[in-house]
Amino acid sequence: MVKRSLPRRPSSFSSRRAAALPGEIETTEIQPFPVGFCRSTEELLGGSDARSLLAALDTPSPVSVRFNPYKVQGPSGQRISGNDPSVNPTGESVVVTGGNPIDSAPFSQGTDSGGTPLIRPARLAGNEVPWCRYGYYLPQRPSFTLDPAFHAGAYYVQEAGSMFVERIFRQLFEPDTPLRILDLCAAPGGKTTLLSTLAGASGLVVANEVIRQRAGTLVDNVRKWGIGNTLVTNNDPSHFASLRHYFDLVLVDAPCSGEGMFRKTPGARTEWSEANVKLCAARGRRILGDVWEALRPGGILVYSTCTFNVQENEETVEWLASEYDCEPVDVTADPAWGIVQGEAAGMATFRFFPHRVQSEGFFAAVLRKGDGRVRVQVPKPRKAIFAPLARREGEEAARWVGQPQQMLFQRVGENIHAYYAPQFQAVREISESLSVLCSGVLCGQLFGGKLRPEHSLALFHDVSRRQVPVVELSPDEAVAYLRKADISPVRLQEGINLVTFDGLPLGWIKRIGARSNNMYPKELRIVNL
Ligand SMILES: C[S@@+](CC[C@H](N)C(=O)[O-])C[C@H]1O[C@@H](n2cnc3c(N)ncnc32)[C@H](O)[C@@H]1O
Repeated sequence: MVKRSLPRRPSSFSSRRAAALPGEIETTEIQPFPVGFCRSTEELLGGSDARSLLAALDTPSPVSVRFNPYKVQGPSGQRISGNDPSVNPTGESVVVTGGNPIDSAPFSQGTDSGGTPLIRPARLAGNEVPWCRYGYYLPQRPSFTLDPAFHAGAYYVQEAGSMFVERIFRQLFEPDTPLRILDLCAAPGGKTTLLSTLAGASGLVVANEVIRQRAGTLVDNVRKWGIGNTLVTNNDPSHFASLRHYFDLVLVDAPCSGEGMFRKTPGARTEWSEANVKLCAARGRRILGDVWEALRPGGILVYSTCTFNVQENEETVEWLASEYDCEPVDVTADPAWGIVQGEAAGMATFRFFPHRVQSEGFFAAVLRKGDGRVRVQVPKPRKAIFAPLARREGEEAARWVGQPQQMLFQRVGENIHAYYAPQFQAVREISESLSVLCSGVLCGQLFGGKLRPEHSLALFHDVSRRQVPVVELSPDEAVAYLRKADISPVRLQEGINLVTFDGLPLGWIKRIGARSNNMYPKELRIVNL
């Protein structure tokens, strides 16, 4: 029998009264909420708590960011981008391995020369997201587009509840465990970039997105984040059955009815319907069923949504536990955080209600797959994708990376990629059976024995700063560079230069005599200011 512990409907609330609920709620703010949603919220929380939730959904969303500890360090604001000589004047590489490169890095908002608020690595003390070492609330929403650090992958703008994935991860895995992680519904990449941070150089994150266009955004965000341990795939969840018992951790952040989005995107309210909740619940189950075989026995499954209703949340977990061999795991939240910790079929659940927690709304369940016999199955390779480099080619590629000794350089078609050695075999196996859009660090192409670097290499946290001149841009120059405007060649040296802002690499620029060629990718340029 399944067991569930949830905030129950108060006994004074009868189904006869449920039909009259919308009329009973007197504040004008809640009028736009769908009737069925009001009813299920009342059933879930009871009268006054439901009203508090609806009232909270009519207030502005909190704004939070999660910084990239591979690129930003605090509290002094210094960075540890691998071999940055300004940080590390001895010239020795700073070793950035798996686990937690930096323990804390508060941000503050400064201003650029035009007075526009920017996020900067300095102090936002007192604004920490309590369950995520790298998360901070901002006092207001700045123009992220105008902050070059945002484009450099220094931070990701992420809803605070979603950062709870870090809490789950830290309670279940030791730092530097070589994990294979699958983020099945990954675009635009919020949780992927967090998992990539946590997995470090010893782990591998496979970030999958079934919708091709959304997968493109995921690729952009993964490259910008620049840790180099992530592979982006564009597959249907059912395709992962070919990787039997392969992953140590699977995250299913399911497409849902998005009740948590009612706050930020009021249009989501008009799209909501009971029929859609049912459809989303059925789809969530299908996705979970499709991917179950890919999780290794003893491995961890995290199922999450940004919706409140029980059909898509607890009932889906109950369904999973009734169909498959699931075991509870010991994960907790600090009661002071206001997160509602419950259980569904004995599995730990966490719900973030916006009237109790600074969050838009989030649900997560965590469980372990029963420890049966592990039979890892790797499908027969369809085609050979990787080719080793000749010695000279390898040396040329290696000089662009701060710590090449921990990486393997491979040719994929015309391109040179770099991979952390511990997970290269897994990269190979996955690449030979799924549709891979990007993997490792795309370094560039060789012409006459010389590497022409790709943009993603500039954003790799461990790009070498010794191979080409590094030119620091002013705030206005940096924004001009990101708009792909012409940059004065005066401070550039002949050939390729790496341009930085506040020490963070933004991309490449080439000086050819009296002119410069802005190499920022056209498709990424800032178009609206
Ligand atoms: C909640 S969003 C994921 C958000 C993402 N995990 C993040 O943190 O940024 C759900 C994703 O599932 C994808 N999706 C939609 N239908 C799907 C399906 N049938 N199977 C798998 N994924 C699907 C959507 O395109 C969307 O990108």
